[in-house]
Amino acid sequence: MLNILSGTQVKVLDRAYISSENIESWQLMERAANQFADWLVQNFPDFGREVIIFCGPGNNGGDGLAIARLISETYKCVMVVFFEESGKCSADYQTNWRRLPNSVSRIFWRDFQSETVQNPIVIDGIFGVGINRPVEGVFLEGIRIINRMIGDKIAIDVPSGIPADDCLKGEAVKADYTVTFQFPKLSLLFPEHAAFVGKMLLKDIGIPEQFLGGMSEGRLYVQYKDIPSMHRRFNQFSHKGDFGRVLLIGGKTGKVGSMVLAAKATLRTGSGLVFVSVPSSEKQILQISVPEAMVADNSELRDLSKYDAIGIGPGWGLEIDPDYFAEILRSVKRPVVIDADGLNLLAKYPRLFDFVPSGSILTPHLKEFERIVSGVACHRDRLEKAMEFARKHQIYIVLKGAYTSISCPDGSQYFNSSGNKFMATAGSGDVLTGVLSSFLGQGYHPKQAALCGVFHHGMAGDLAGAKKNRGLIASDIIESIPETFVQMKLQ
Ligand SMILES: NC(=O)C1=CN([C@@H]2O[C@H](COP(=O)(O)OP(=O)(O)OC[C@H]3O[C@@H](n4cnc5c(N)ncnc54)[C@H](O)[C@@H]3O)[C@@H](O)[C@H]2O)[C@H](O)CC1
Ligand SMILES: [K+]
Repeated sequence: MLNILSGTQVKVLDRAYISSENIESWQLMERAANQFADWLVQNFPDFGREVIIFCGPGNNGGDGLAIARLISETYKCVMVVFFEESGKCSADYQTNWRRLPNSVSRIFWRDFQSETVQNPIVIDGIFGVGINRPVEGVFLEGIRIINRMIGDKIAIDVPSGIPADDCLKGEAVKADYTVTFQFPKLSLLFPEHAAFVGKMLLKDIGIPEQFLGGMSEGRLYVQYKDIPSMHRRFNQFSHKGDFGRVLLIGGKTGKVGSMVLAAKATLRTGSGLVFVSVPSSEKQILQISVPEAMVADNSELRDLSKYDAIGIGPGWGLEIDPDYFAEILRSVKRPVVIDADGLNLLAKYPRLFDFVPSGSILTPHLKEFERIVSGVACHRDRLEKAMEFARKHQIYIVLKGAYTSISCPDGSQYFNSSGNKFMATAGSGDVLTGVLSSFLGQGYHPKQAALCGVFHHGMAGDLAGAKKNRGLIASDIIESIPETFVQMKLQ
């Protein structure tokens, strides 16, 4: 897993690494520029296109100059747009300015005429993680020029204007891609910044984690390679009891589809036995839609101890008696998954939180979360509040969206890297409830269930999205769940 750092931490880390390895800081910049240039050449192979690189006065601009040199023999026309005399810029900027070959044209920002270039590749190197105040003056003009241009826009490290660990106040470059170095920066993961960051790509510049020392704040970025080792393994003697008995509760009239989706997802994630509690009028629909599931009648709800995991809330309705909900929570005595109306009921009757078993996994989307904790200004606040909440109630908060965050009672906070925009579709959350309940039922620790569940759900969405694009529906995610296990070679 990768640590997620703040702007200040990145700079401290860079310095620690440079001094211990006895390298010059321009050499680290050269690695970053090489990574960027390689990615650019591979992904934008039309070398006849003009490349315009905007270079601010700091090391982000220095990266831009180094990139200009590295790609100058590949692309036919490379131009640098600068804002300050080189002598007023950072030392590594100056080094790279001197090393610019003659084939790279240089133009002062005020003289640059954006109308004269057709469909260029625009590279934003105005500011990186060193930004320390809202942008104004000439640099703001630069940001506006980039945003007015038509072409592919790629930000170096962070889109200029976005603070590395806080919410944007003011304007910033709207990039299609952000190629960030070594560690994801927290603010690149905020939903408010999606239109600025575009697609985020991570490039390793060879700084080992050990240089982080005590700087890690427990914010970690979860990638594909982190997941297989978190899984429980089963063998040929495993029987359906080992894979867990899961009960799902929800699905009022008109919303029983949510239980159908959750039940199918639970089964596809590997649960041995799935029981579903829905109103009597909906039982038949459920049995016909998911013959593998069993319908739990009220007598079966009296003894909840026989279930290995319980998922509550999708399509449940807000008319549920809070005392009934409290009774369920009180009698479960093991972590549960709570979603949708289960969360809305908690928001409506906050006293119910006292009964939520510790270790439970709550899966709000942004609106549901804001119903629970009011007064959220931006994602930074949300993340802090989710953390506080997870600690206070000893539960896991899975805050859904791009880079779903998982806030844990031990103070750690994880960010998921799988998933895509096509998953913002009806029923996608019900599928996640099923996946999480299934892993809990298979005996996973709630933290492992949450990390694996969120990753597999996103990965299934990626596999389905590759085929279905914007036509993706929640059932497609369910159908792709088995492929996630096959690809990870899990047994
Ligand atoms: N390991 C890495 O991540 C590496 C990153 N590199 C690149 O270096 C930048 C960070 O460079 P730095 O010089 O610290 O910051 P900036 O380029 O963002 O420059 C800021 C510069 O401008 C001043 N400033 C800050 N805010 C404003 C403002 N609103 N208006 C005007 N001026 C402002 C500030 O005082 C600085 O002097 C990082 O993002 C990477 O792109 C290296 O390549 C090495 C490896
Ligand atoms: K930038």
